[in-house]
Amino acid sequence: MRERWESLRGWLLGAELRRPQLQETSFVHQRGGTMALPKKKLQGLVAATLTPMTETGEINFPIISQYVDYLVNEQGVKNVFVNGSTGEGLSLSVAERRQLAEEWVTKGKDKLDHVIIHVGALSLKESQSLAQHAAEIGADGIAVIAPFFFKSMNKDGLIAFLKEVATAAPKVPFYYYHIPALTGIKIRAEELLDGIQDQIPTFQGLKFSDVDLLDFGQCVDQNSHRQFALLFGVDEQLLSGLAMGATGAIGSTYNYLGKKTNQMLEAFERQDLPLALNYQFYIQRFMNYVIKLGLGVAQTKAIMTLVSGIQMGPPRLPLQRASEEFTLGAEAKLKSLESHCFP
Ligand SMILES: CC(=O)N[C@H](C=O)[C@@H](O)[C@H](O)[C@H](O)CO
Ligand SMILES: CC(=O)C(=O)O
Repeated sequence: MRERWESLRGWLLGAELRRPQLQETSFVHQRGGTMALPKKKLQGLVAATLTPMTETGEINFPIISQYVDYLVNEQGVKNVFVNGSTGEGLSLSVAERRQLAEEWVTKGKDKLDHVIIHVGALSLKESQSLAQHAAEIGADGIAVIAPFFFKSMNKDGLIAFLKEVATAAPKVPFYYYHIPALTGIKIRAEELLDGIQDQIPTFQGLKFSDVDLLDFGQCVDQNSHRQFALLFGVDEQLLSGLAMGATGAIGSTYNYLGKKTNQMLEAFERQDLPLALNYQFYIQRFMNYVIKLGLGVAQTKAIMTLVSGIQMGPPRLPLQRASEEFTLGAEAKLKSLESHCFP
């Protein structure tokens, strides 16, 4: 008994624990030569783009070019995630989704590093046709959300669905978009990832939008050789995601807090944790304020319009535009944070 405890204690004290190689992200993973190499690593921040709309509710396509320049030049964000939740992807028609994907790929050419297109839909056929289209226009990746109507789906069903979509774009890196609070699908990411590349050879990563750091940590731990992009998706808690080994982040706030968040990433990379935490707290002060007022896509559009000066317009029904009270409150909060000018 005593001996067992001694050896257990030896293990717990961790003499044998290896240091995970946090910075050595490698996306180069080929199996059977079926996979085209991603042209470059996906790392750092990815903005989940908003879909600008006119007052009459049509997509405002001419804005995209200005939007690309703003992200790159003002926010230092060179990756985008198009047609996701923030982009109201599930509220757009398939034709609109295609046209918008094309616009981002075209306008982002030579400016953006990665244009990832979310192609998830409830209909497998629609999802496949969007995946195929993303491949044709030269998107850098596709992402898929769980088809959330049948909430009792099991893991095998979900993986089979994802696999069929991935097969429609056999040379395009594939990302699973885990967002249980919106989909209601609680299948743990860690379980889904286990052996997934045997099923989906193009699998390249996960967008993890959940606060369950045990699940996220186990995704990282399972992939300690780091061939996958493990992208954290709860912006106001990103620092904890980084501590747990996130290789990057996708989120709505990187549209307008990209620069601040990049400063946090740099501090973290220099191992200046107190400074990184200060940046996180700065971001949290704003997020906490707007979350309490009620933060959704409509409100994110209002904030982005405010900060960037680019008109994002109203959301599409069933969402309703942000109230004036929200917008004024957000503006006042931003101003007060700026004038206290930390950091
Ligand atoms: C529910 C939702 O939209 N989550 C986004 C990403 O997945 C985040 O970027 C949040 O918008 C952000 O963290 C603010 O809460
Ligand atoms: C955050 C994100 O990835 C989305 O809104 O789709």
